[in-house]
Amino acid sequence: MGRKAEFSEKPKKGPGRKSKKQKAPTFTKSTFAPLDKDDGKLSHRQKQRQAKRLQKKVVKKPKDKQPKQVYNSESEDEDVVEEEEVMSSEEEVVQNGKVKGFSDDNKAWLKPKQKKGAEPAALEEEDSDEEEVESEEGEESEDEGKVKVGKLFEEEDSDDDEVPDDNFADSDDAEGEEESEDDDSEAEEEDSDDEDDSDDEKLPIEKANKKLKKQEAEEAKLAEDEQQMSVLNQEIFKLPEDQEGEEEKPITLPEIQQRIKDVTLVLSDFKRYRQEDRSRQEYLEILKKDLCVYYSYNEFLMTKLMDMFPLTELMEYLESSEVARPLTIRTNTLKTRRKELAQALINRGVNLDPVGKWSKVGLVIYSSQVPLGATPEYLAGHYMIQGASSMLPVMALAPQENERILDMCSAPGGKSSHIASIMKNTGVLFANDANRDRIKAVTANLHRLGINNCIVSCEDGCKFREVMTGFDRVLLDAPCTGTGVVAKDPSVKQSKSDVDVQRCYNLQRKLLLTAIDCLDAKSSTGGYLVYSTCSVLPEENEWVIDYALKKRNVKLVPTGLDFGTEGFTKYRQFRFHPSLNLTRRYYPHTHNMDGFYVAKLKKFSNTIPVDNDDDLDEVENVETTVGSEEKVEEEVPETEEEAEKSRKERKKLGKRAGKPNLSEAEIEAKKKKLVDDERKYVAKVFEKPVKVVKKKPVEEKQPEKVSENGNTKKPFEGKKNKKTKTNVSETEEKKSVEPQTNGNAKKFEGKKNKNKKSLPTQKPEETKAPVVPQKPVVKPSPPKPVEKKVVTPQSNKNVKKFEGKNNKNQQQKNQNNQKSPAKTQTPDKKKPEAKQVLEKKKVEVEKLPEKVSQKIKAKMDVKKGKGKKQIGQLKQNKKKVKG
Ligand SMILES: C[S@@+](CC[C@H](N)C(=O)[O-])C[C@H]1O[C@@H](n2cnc3c(N)ncnc32)[C@H](O)[C@@H]1O
Repeated sequence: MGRKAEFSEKPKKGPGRKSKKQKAPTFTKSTFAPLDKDDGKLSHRQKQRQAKRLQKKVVKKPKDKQPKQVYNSESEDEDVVEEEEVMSSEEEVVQNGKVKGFSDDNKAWLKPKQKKGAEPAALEEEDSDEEEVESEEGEESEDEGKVKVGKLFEEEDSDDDEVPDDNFADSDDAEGEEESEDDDSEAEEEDSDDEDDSDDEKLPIEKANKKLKKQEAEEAKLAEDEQQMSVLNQEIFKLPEDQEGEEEKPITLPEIQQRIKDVTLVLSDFKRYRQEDRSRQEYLEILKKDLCVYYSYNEFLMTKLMDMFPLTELMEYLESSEVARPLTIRTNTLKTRRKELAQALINRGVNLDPVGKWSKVGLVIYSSQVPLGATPEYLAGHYMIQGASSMLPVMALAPQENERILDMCSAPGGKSSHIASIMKNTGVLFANDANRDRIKAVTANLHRLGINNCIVSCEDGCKFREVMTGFDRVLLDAPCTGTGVVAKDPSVKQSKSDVDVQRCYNLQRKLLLTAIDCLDAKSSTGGYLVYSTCSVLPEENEWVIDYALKKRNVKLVPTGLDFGTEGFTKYRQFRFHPSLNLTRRYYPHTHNMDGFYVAKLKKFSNTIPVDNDDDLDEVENVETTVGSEEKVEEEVPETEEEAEKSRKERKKLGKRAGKPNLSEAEIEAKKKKLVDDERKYVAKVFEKPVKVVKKKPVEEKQPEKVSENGNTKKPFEGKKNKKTKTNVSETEEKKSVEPQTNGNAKKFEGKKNKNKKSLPTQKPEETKAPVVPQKPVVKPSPPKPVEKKVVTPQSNKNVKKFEGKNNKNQQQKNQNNQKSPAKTQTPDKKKPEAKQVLEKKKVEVEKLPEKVSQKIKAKMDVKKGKGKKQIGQLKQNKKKVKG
């Protein structure tokens, strides 16, 4: 078979290179017999093509009649003509009617079919190796020959430039049609050939690649269909039976994953897949549990997320929250330009890109050979390491040069420095934060970035209106639960609870009202406020804004950010103001950013609505009532423990901080009242210390004992009024300050230190009654351990935030104590009794062998909270007794 078969019989064919190289083989009639059958099965598409070719042939008839002229040319038609020539000797075969359904006009078109062995020559004229292979294949079998013919047919067609490349659209049709495998392959080949009608220039490997891709696409489609079929045919998922009393079977992670898929499927078409006796709620419950286990969330947070997102989106959100967001940096335009910075970093082996069209200063870092927090560029302040989402609030704020702007919660200064750089170091920026430790980072960053229009302060934001108002713009990047940044801090998934959310939105509301009050509605350039959080919970976002809309003369305006999802106007049973759709939400799964929320408000009047008398005492009440109206479940603590916890939280929050005022007159009145209160308080607090210190200076050294028993120190530590300083003698000041110089005590520099001076005053009052005879035991009482004890809890962030409120409560308590000394004496009477018992025990213990007694005493002292020094004293006493 093939060209070798009847090589000698064949007359020389045309002058084309192909024919020179190798001659077309001769085919017997039998070789074509099967082909004819196939022709009868031509697909619709093939028929269409044939029809087109037929038309063209008709047009080209004159050419056919003068083949010789064409023969001599090197035109594109050469091959076609060549084929015609090849076929001329075998015309019988074709004309014997084996190719059905074609007129004589199609002869020329049909010729290629017979050019089985010629195919390789036609196609691969320059590739002699391939020619050989093809020819060998041609010899193998008749069947293969069939295929070859088919291929040739296709390839010839495609080579024929007269055939328009109409196959792009056809390729899909071909898939849809029921064709034999051969037909399919033909179609593929045709498609690929036609797609590259320019194809002649393509390498065979490229062609093969195209074919492969098509095959893959088809396989993928088949697989998909198969999957769908199997889904339809599969057993309907059944919820596990309630097995009361029985232990739950352990379930593996892959099983959970599978169950998540199954339940999701059921919920996607509940009517169809549900079990008759099971409710949607039951499915949701089991899904929630599985998701909690699979993604390591607590049920509280998972419930919130399930409330927020539709099921499919929820899965996307959870998945993308598992992946850390790309590291981004912001160019400090005060010192360099993004292009220059990028170049400098690239030179250091950093692989980066612009963060997106929306920012002119952001760069996303894919990889780096150097630590980005220590490059010379970083140290020189050319950039700030900052999440992409952190740039959004400042962009929304749109600071202007020469404005007066407040960043109410600024630490560690990412957004502050961004604002300052947009202001080009003009105007004044106030960077405030309540956390004294974090504020250091603000100062450091501002220095590094070369910012010199900024005043850094450390005040409770809720009270900032008492510090300063009249700002052109305010940024409130509020403290929050951080539910949007679980990829950064996965502990959030487990640690956040209802109470945390409540605490956050209470604080956020207070801060927001204060921030609005700090704004000047009459500002010629601004009067704008931007509120942002890195939480995705509506309670901390839309709900807070909605509250402010009701309480102040503000309205929502567009953020100016051209991407982001609209804020919620509906969420569960809540209905927020419709303008909340102007706010923007950002999610990891949609924006490849941390979860974030941005709202922009415009203050349109400086007056505060009268009916909104939100003395912040009431703010909490309002919250509770609002919450109880709309959100009963979440406000009511479920267990006793929770109730206790929330009570404690509320205590921490205090009730008196940051009172907003109703009118200017009232502002004045309330300020006066506050000042008066403080004065009264100051006077009362410092009356006694002075007296007592003079009378019983020795007993000042007994604070430890007092604090151990009654913790009476605490109230005084909270008092921070600077005026106290003047009332205390220098010696006392030293005594009280010294112990604070260690560790945490540093945090209480300033106001608190001054207050410490008042400590001795109350100590004597309480130590007046010590009946315990063993004075030496009590005498040395070093203040350090006591100070530590008291200081540690105050170093806690939350406590710090609410120092002010606590102070006031404490002040009142102190006042009450002072007014009714009987109250304070009552516990004192009991305390000595207890001490007596202890001392008796100590004496008994002393009688024991020395080693044992020492140990026991040490333990007893530890229990009492005394330091090691006391053990030493005990030993001394013992020696004395022995002596
Ligand atoms: C989300 S962070 C601010 C991040 C900052 N805007 C930035 O871009 O770098 C929230 C900040 O609010 C501060 N904060 C918490 N309670 C506050 C209060 N009552 N007054 C002022 N700041 C407070 C926290 O110390 C924390 O630094």
